[in-house]
Amino acid sequence: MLYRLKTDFRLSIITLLGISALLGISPFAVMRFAQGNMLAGIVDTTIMLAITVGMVYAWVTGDTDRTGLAMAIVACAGAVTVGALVGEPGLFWLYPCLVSSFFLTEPRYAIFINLAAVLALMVHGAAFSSTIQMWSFSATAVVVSCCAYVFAHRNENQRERLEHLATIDPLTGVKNRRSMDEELAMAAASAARTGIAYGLVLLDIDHFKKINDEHGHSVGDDVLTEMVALIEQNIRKSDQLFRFGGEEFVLLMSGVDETGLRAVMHNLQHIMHKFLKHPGGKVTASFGVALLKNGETPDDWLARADEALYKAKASGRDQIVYADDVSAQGPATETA
Ligand SMILES: Nc1nc2c(ncn2[C@@H]2O[C@H](COP(=O)(O)OP(=O)(O)OP(=O)(O)O)[C@@H](O)[C@H]2O)c(=O)[nH]1
Repeated sequence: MLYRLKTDFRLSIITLLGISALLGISPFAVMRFAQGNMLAGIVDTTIMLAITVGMVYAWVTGDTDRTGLAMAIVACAGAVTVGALVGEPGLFWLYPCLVSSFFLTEPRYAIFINLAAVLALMVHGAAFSSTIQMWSFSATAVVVSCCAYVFAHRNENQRERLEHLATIDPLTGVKNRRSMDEELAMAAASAARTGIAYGLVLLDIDHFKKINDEHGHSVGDDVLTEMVALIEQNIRKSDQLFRFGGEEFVLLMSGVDETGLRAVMHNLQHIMHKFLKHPGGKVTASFGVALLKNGETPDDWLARADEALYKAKASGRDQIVYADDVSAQGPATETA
């Protein structure tokens, strides 16, 4: 539970604002019933029920986009209704709702919801004691919305930047190991649910240390970026390449059978032989390949690919070795 709150920004906002709203509104709901203002009490209770349903729905389904949008609409519509029913004292509720809209949903929806809320109160008019008060309220509500928009927009940009930095390898531009762990877990879950076949390739450049030592680190860097570009040009859009570490990469392919996997690997090795070079000659790589087995964990799947890669290195490098499951027909090892 804590992990989800830490990793899912919108779910944490929905939960935090939801609980704050429940704590903030409930005394007023009780007070309104006690004062005999049944309608306002029912509106408060309905808002609290809607917020509770929204929070439960977001936790159960993980659909925080729709829940956030619905909660922003409910909160603003509720604040407008309370304002229209109880007049001036109810108007203040709109301010926190205008701010939270930007955290619950996308800015373009939040702007629309906020403007609609302010306009609805202005058109109704009865909540205000004078025209001046109406315009003052509307102007301050718009200013609050603008400030919240700027803050939420900057916050969103910085969050995206941090997310990018945390998941992308800066040298090659492909996703890093952290993203790979998530994608492998998602692939295993998707295979269990839909039966889609997934293939995994562990790729390691041969004698890369020698390239660095003899030609310099920047040449080594160029080899890494050129190899990534070459692979990305020759795989499907749905395939994903990750930097596992150093000169080791992982290629995750979906919807592949054994024949397809062999064809892709044969093509990749051929392309690398033809185009991947450094000042001292050809650059080769060793490959360990494994198809995901039924019910297999990502760790076991990766371990089988790693074992196959180890065999490829041990039997002379520049080879493709298929893990046990793929080797049912034909030779397990393809030598260049
Ligand atoms: N240029 C460059 N080198 C890197 C980078 N990351 C790791 N390396 C180097 O990659 C080399 C990996 O060397 P080893 O693990 O011995 O592997 P290898 O020389 O390819 O040997 P085999 O894998 O057994 O064929 C080390 O010298 C690392 O310093 C990087 O981002 N850029």
